[in-house]
Amino acid sequence: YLELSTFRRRRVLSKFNGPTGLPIVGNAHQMGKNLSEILDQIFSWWHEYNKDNFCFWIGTYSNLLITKPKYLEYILSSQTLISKSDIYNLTHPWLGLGLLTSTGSRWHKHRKMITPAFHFNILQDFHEVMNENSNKFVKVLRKVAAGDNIFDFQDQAHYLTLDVICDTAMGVSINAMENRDSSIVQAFKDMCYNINMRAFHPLKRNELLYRLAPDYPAYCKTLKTLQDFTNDIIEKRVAAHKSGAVNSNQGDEFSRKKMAFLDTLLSSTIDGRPLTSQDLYEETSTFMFEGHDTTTSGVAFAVYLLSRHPEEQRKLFEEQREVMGATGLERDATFQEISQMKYLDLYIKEAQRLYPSVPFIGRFTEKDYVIEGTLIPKGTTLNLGLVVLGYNEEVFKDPHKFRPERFEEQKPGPFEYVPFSAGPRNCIGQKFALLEIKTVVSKIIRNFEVLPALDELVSKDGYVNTTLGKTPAERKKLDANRHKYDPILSAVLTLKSENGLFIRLKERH
Ligand code: HEM
Repeated sequence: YLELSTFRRRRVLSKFNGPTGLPIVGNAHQMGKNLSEILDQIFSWWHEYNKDNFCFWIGTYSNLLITKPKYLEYILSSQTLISKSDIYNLTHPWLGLGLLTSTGSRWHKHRKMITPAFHFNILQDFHEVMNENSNKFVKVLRKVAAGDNIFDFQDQAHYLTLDVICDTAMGVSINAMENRDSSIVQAFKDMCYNINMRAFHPLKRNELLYRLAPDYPAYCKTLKTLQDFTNDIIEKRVAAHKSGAVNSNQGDEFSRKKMAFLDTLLSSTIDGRPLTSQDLYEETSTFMFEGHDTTTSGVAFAVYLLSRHPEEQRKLFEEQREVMGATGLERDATFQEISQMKYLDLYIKEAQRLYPSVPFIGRFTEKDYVIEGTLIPKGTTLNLGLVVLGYNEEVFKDPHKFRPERFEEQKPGPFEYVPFSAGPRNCIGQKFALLEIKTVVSKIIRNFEVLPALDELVSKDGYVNTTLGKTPAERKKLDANRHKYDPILSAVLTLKSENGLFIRLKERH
């Protein structure tokens, strides 16, 4: 039955390159034992199939790995091919049908309603929150880095971005950087881990089977903690809006002048009606999920690259002196100053090319599509390989060389480099994310010299020490010389280093 139910898709998709699979399981057994092996396997197939799109099967799920910019252009520009792949279902119990996962007219209406929440004026308010938290972060880093200590920067960055996102989303501070063990901080961490872990687990991925898993009760508890926390704040804020306490300068927790994302939602309407409490819950939770796991990855890899590439770090520091003035290095950078940091902008672009925070985007074909003259049957999962794009040497010459300047010399085409996606479903938080990453990186370089875990790990030739983009033979060579502080990468919804990103910091003054 399983074979018959996939007969048409098998026939139509057979024109694509791809590994030969077994009946029923397809290529599942070739994918690798863990998340990092899966990523390696994707790159191995990409090389094997001449860097073209290719097809693989996980059981009855047909998957196309899309790497050709022309295909990306069609998919990302389409107004109808906007349904997400089933991997996003893992976020449903927490996020419901928020902007990330909804489709059709619901998505269109919500996108239109939420767009003003990222307006320039609101971003300026958010920037204040980013600055406040970056200052706290510097203090935390001073402590953990004291005595030339080697520490996991990725772990530290997680708490910083959590503080920024809770404050900007709901106008409350959970002080994650100081209260790491609080139940809500732990719940955020556990939930993000759970979603990534289940994505490639053969049994736990299934909603019904997962109910039988030993960790299911703990998952339910985490989910409830997050739901109660968010709903409680929404309730209080709704009441504060009704009583006029918001922005009233009464000195309580709701009277600050800064607008939170939730405030924008509370003053918005859909079809002339205010949002329901479910809408408020789903969009606020989506903002918090999308806005913190992604930026953790963005900040963490950007700083990790600083530690391995001192020449680029030197140029960044020079720029900080130019923009902020030699005496202004300790104050907060303004919104305008951040936008004047051109080298920082190139640097972040290059960091996102090599380590894109969102490595893959998933779409699902609800009907047949013809892309570039090729029929793609209904029921196919399209995995858009954003992480693969950065290693395409036709677009990025010498792709493993870390060279921010490349973005100044030759701009990639609009669908050749899309870390924030493109088209109607692109990242609505792109400006927010770049502002946060730049604010944090600018603050860190002005306060510290970022050093690798061990001096010998500095890149001597400007090349990045990564397995991404490598052929199996190149990877094998790299693995043989792997240092315990070299990152082991995994990619589900966001890109992470499984073994952390270890660095040291030296105070500049
Ligand atoms: C480095 C940081 C970030 C990167 C690389 C990134 C990248 C992306 C990408 C590639 C998508 C498309 C996903 C898809 O089509 O499935 C997306 C969507 C989205 N992002 Fe981001 N993102 C980042 C940060 C943020 C932040 C800070 C927020 C909110 C504050 C945010 C909110 C969203 C939302 C709500 C969507 C769904 C948009 C829609 O479907 O209409 N993102 N992001």
